Amino acid sequence: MPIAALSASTKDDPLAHITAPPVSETDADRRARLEAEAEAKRISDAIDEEISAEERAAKKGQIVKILLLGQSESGKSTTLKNFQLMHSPKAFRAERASWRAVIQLNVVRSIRIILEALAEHQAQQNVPVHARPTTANGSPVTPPSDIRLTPDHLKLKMRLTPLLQVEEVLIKKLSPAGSGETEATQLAAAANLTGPLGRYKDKELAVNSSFAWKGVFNRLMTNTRDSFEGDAIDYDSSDDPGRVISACCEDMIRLWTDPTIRRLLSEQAIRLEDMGGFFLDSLERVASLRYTPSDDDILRARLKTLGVTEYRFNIKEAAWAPYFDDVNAILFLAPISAFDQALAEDPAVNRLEDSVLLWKSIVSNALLSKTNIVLFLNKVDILRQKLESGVKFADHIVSYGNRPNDMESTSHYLRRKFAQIHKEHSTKDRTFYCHFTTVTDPKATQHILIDLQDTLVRKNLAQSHLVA
Ligand SMILES: Nc1nc2c(ncn2[C@@H]2O[C@H](COP(=O)(O)OP(=O)(O)OP(=O)(O)O)[C@@H](O)[C@H]2O)c(=O)[nH]1
Ligand SMILES: [Mg+2]
Repeated sequence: MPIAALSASTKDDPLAHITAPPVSETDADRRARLEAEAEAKRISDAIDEEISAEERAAKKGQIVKILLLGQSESGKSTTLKNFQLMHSPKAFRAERASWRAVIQLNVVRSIRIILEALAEHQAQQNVPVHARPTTANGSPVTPPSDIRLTPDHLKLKMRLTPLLQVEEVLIKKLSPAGSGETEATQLAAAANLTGPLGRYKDKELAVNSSFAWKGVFNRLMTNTRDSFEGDAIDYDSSDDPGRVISACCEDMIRLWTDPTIRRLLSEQAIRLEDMGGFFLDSLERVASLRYTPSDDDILRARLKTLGVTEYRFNIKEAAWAPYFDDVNAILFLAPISAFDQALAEDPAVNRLEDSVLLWKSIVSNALLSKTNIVLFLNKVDILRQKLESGVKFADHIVSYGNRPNDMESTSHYLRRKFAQIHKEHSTKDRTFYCHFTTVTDPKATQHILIDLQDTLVRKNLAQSHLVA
């Protein structure tokens, strides 16, 4: 804020003497104060923007309440981010500092998974041949790995260990400590490199959907010296996790691009590039000291939400009726790339099958019989990559039979499957709305969301005419 403007307003303002800067203010104090004021204004502008967008919509009678449903990691939060990016981009961008920390946590988590895979490999190698588990005919249960780690690999592993402390710092920063919400927040366990792989795979930091974690996080970011676009990233703070991360940048790149490590990961069936919050291909940018997340980065960031959707199996209970009372539409997300994966909470259940069953329970629910349901067959990009890299759809979805293992055929099959359930299990006649989506692609997603909103607004108007 220019100083001239500030002193001009001070003159006519009867309260000015209360808010006026202290006479003894030093240059540094003044700079800090002005930055704090500018920061406060930017945040307040962002809030105003959000409120006025809602007011405009309310005036036009265009508020449509949409409830997002789908299994964990289906893309609900990412879809919500797309809505926010469309309607209140300033508010979206005002949260970059928080998302930067989430992305850093995502990076560290990916590295931890690799380090654990290394440790697992070492542990296996250390088991003497005669002590290895065998089948009834005496052959080993898993053939011994021919991958040999070099001293360089082990040095790399040692040098990356400080990242595990960074993870703890980030988790602490992102957790609403003392908020009374901690019980709803699952903390990742303290790092333990010698543990078997899989111990941490299903543990993620999670935030409650009704809790403003970003607000808490931003308040934690004290001593702001550097800021941009309404955000507050303190790059120069000695406890900025970005420091250790950037110091480890080269080693992380070396680890991720090492052919032996890649082979080891594939031997253990770990496909980091298909997981949420994958940034290892952009380390040079993301792990740099002055890293600022782009819109795309924010859409790719992964932070688990605890909230309404967690209660999906109780949806039939009448107690849930109020939730749906004023909901104009349900947006159901099914991550169709998950055809070869199992649920984290139950490894015996195929994730695609789980989505299909959940879809069936939603469309057949009597409470929702009059609600419009829109289906997003999501993560099309990952599905394409998987099919192209040779993963066979029919190996996991037996009923697919010997149809071609390509996008056209699999997507057609899936769409028909979901449509059929919709038709057979809807208690009332209703339209089947279905889109193939990659909700991490903001441009493509916004087209679909605009189209969706138009449809729903039109539909609601039509319904209110009928009622009137
Ligand atoms: N490549 C790709 N990644 C996606 C897509 N949709 C979502 N993701 C990523 O998948 C991860 C999970 O998405 P979320 O939006 O957090 O999933 P969610 O449904 O909110 O999950 P919970 O909060 O656990 O219920 C995030 O890292 C997203 O960026 C997609 O279409 N393509
Ligand atoms: Mg979520």
